[in-house]
Amino acid sequence: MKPILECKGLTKQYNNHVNALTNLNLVLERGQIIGLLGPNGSGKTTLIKLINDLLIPTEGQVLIDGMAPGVETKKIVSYLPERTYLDPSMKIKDIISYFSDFYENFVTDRAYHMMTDLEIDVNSRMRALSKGTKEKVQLALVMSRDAQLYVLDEPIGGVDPAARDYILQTILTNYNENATILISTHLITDIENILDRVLFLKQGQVVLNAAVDEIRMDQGKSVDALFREVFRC
Ligand SMILES: Nc1ncnc2c1ncn2[C@@H]1O[C@H](COP(=O)(O)OP(=O)(O)OP(=O)(O)O)[C@@H](O)[C@H]1O
Repeated sequence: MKPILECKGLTKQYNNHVNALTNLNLVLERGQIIGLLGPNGSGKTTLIKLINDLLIPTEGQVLIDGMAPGVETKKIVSYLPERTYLDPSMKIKDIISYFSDFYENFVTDRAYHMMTDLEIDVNSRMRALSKGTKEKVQLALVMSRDAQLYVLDEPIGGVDPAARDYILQTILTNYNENATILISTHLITDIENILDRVLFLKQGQVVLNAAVDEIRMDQGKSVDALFREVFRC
């Protein structure tokens, strides 16, 4: 089986000649939850946009299940962007039916189940929801697809700390174990218990790609402690 994600010599330079990613090489295997971690401006969102065909590499390649990002990869990648993109005038139940028409692998029952668990009224319109609740709705929709790769850009930034564990649990219980989840976040302490592996990005390059257990056993530290050490200002 091909790796779910492969980046080969991936470089992205924006028009202002900023090199957001430089010759990045990476292979991600299936069945893992991976934290994409790095300081502001390290290239996390750029990488995520390249995976989702929202940017074109300046050099190198992204391969998802062996394919370049495009129509076919969008069928197997479920993407949570950093900003709300849902129509504010729509009711949640209408968005659910829109998603179920649009994505073959959307599991409508799962979406309703998650909204109930999260105590979200499906008759509400998006614009009437708080920022954190909007995030919960979007995440529930993204996790309601039977995808092979989930790419979540800052999924819990706006969610209150009490609800974060619940949301993370929701992620864990709603995905197929052969799938891979790539999560970009600054909330390392909140998320590190669910991660199998972490990638540290620094100035557009991967400076660490390690299993969380290895970090704990070999270095005797939490991921958060290691991050603070590596990226101390
Ligand atoms: N549209 C753009 N045009 C020009 N430069 C950009 C653009 N988007 C990002 N950059 C630059 O690319 C670099 C990487 O940015 P990116 O948004 O990928 O980082 P990030 O790790 O996601 O940051 P943060 O944690 O702050 O969200 C930064 O130097 C940023 O200023």
